[in-house]
Amino acid sequence: MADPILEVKNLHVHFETHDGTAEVINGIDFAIDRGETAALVGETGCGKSVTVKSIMGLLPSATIPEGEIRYKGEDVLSLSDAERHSRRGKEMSMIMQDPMTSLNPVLTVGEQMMDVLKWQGRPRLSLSKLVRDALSTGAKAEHRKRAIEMLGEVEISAPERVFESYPVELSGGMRQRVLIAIALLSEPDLLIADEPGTALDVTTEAKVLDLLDELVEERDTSVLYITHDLGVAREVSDRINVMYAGEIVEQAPTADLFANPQHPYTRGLLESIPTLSTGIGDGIEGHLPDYTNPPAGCRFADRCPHAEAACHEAYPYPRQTGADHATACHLFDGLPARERHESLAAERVDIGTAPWLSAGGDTHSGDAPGDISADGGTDQ
Ligand SMILES: Nc1ncnc2c1ncn2[C@@H]1O[C@H](COP(=O)(O)OP(=O)(O)OP(=O)(O)O)[C@@H](O)[C@H]1O
Ligand code: NI
Repeated sequence: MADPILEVKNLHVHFETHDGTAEVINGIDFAIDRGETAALVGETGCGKSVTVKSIMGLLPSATIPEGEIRYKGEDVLSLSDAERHSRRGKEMSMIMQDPMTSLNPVLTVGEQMMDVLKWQGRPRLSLSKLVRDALSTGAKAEHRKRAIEMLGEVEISAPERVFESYPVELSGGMRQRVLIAIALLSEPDLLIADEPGTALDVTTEAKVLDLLDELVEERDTSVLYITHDLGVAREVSDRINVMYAGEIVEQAPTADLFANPQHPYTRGLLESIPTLSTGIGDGIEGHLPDYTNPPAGCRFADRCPHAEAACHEAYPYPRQTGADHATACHLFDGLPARERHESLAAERVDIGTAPWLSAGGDTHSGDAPGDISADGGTDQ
C-alpha cells in the first residue's frame, strides 16, 4: 500500500444481545489506496455492513468498535461527533444498501440534494452562517444548478422533473441513480457503496454499476465496494477482500485472487459462481457460526473440506502468501501478516502445502487454480 486513503487495523465490533455478546467483527485489517477500488465480498450476515457502519460512524451508540480506522492518516474512531459529521459530508460518502429506505419519502429529490449542498464542508455548529446562507437566493440558485447538473451526470434524462419529484414517483433504477448523484454531490475522496443495485433487476443493476464505475474513474475517487457477488467484485474492483464470519480470510489484487485463490472459502465461492441462485455461499454446505459463541480456531473450519484438528484449535492469523496476497488459513505457510514487517522471509510462500495443489488424493486435486477462474468466472 503505497498511499492508503483508508486503513482498517485490527478492528473488532461486538454487540450486546439477549443471547450474550456477539463477537461479529473479529480483528480485520485492510487498506484502500488513493484512486483504488477495493471490494469487500462475503455472504449475507458475514459483517460487511457492520464494517461499513464502523467506518462511517453509524453503529448504535452503545457499540464502540475497537482497533484503528485511519482516514487520510487520521484515526476516525477518536473523532468527536461534530468532527465526524463534517468529515462524513465532505470527504467520505456512502451509497446505502437499500435505495427505498435511504431516501426520505417526504422530501423531493431536489430538497434532499439541496440539503447535502447546504451542509457541505461546514462544521455543524456554524448555525448563524447557515441561516444567512439559507437566505441568500444567489447560493440557492447555484446549488439548484449544481444539483440538476449532477442528475444529468448520472444520466437521468429529465433532471429538472426528477429534481421536483418525490422518491415514490421514481423507478428503482432511477432512485439508485439519485442516490449515486447525492453521494457524489459532496465530491467525496472515498465513496462507500453498500450493494448498490442489488435491489434492481440484473440489466438495470449492470447499467448502474457501469455508470458508477465511469463516474468514479473520471473523478479518481477511491471506492470501497460492498457486495455478496464475486462476479460483481471482479468487474468493478482492483483489489478484493474476502470476508467470512467477521474476518477477512483472503485479500489480493483482483486478477491474482481469481488466478490463484488460496483460502478454501474463496475456492468454494469461485466454484459456486456458475450455480449462484439466491446468494454467495449457498454453494458451500453449512452455515455461519453463532457470533455469540464463535469457534476458538478458524471460523470456517466446520464448513471446510480440508480442516485438520489444528484448524479447530488455533486462530489462523492472516499470512503473507504471495507478493501482495494474504490468506488466513493454517494450510498455508508463511508468517502471520502482523509480523510481516519484521521479516522478509514472510514473503516466501510454500503453496505446495495446500491440499488441493498436491497431486492426487483430494476432490479438488485436478483443478489448477487457473481453471477455476476460467470455469467459475463471470464471463458466462
Ligand atoms: N446492532 C446490532 N446488534 C446486534 N447484532 C447486529 C447488529 N448489527 C448487525 N448485527 C449482526 O452482525 C452480523 C453481520 O451483519 P451485517 O449486516 O454486517 O451483514 P452483511 O454482511 O452486511 O449481510 P448482508 O449481505 O445481508 O447485508 C449479523 O449477524 C447481524 O445480525
Ligand atoms: Ni449488508
